[in-house]
Amino acid sequence: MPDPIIEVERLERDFGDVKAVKDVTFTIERGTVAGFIGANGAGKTTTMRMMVTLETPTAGTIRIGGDDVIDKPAEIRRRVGWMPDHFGTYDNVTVYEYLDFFGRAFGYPRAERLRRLEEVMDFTDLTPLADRAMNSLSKGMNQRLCLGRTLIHDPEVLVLDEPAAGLDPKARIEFKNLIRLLAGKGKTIFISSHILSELGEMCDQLVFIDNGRIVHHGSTESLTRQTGSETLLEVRIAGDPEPLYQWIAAATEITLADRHKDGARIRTTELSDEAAAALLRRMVLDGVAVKGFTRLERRLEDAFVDMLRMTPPPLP
Ligand SMILES: Nc1ncnc2c1ncn2[C@@H]1O[C@H](COP(=O)(O)OP(=O)(O)OP(=O)(O)O)[C@@H](O)[C@H]1O
Repeated sequence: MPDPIIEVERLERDFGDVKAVKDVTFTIERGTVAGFIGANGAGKTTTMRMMVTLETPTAGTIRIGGDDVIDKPAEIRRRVGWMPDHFGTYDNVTVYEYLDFFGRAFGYPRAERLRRLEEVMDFTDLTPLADRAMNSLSKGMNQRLCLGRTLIHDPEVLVLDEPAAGLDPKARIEFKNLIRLLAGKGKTIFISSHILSELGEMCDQLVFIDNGRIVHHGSTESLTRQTGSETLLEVRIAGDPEPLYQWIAAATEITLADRHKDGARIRTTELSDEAAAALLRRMVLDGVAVKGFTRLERRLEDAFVDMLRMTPPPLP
């Protein structure tokens, strides 16, 4: 049974002559982790800022939990947690003081504020850092703090602008785990990034924006699954890969996708498992020293490029 919690319809936003958001429509179901993907300047931040009542749409509507962002901004702010892409750090303010400040801003009575702070610090693993000055934290710790601040009022919906930008791999994994834990608690999470692989790991759904317009919306799985039209294989070679490249050049039904230091990725038309096994047998019989032969998922990057290629030009 569909249960949409974020409904964006024909959204537009102009800044003078700049049309930052041109025609954005999408719906996100409750409990989904949705990625919002687009290049720098595609319109992600502007769309998100309108979703969290910080920017007014030029046209179109946004409803969150059935409430319109223009008609019920206070209700939206209660329901939504916003993590901006840039946030200030303050000298001589500790992690605890920072979170406490936001707890006070929400006006919670003392006992409730303390309970919420403890819960958030525990969840984001900030308790051991409570007395650390904010400006002494690593980028990963800072992101956890900013996420913690976003969670103080226990919002149903989280809107996170490029939260994984600049994180090292370990911090990114920690962050991803926090997102999945929040999803497990039934939160709806809308996360932007211009790095596909970052979102592919975290999200159930992906919404692609290009030049102010939505160009695709679908499940992460449907995007990475191979299309019916082609198969991508990785071939790894023991020793010199040159004989493989020559073999590929001579084989009419195969094209080289790219070379790597010990082999190549190759493309063919759709192959059954039996046909792939026959291809491997032929390669080995022809003397190619194959040590690895794997059917690959289509990478999200490839899917995005294909999608932009297939998107018809906008109507005048
Ligand atoms: N306040 C503003 N005044 C004028 N132009 C703006 C304003 N905010 C955004 N823009 C323009 O709108 C377009 C979309 O910007 P936006 O920040 O929404 O993109 P983005 O997808 O979030 O990019 P990034 O990944 O770089 O943050 C850009 O051309 C940008 O220069």
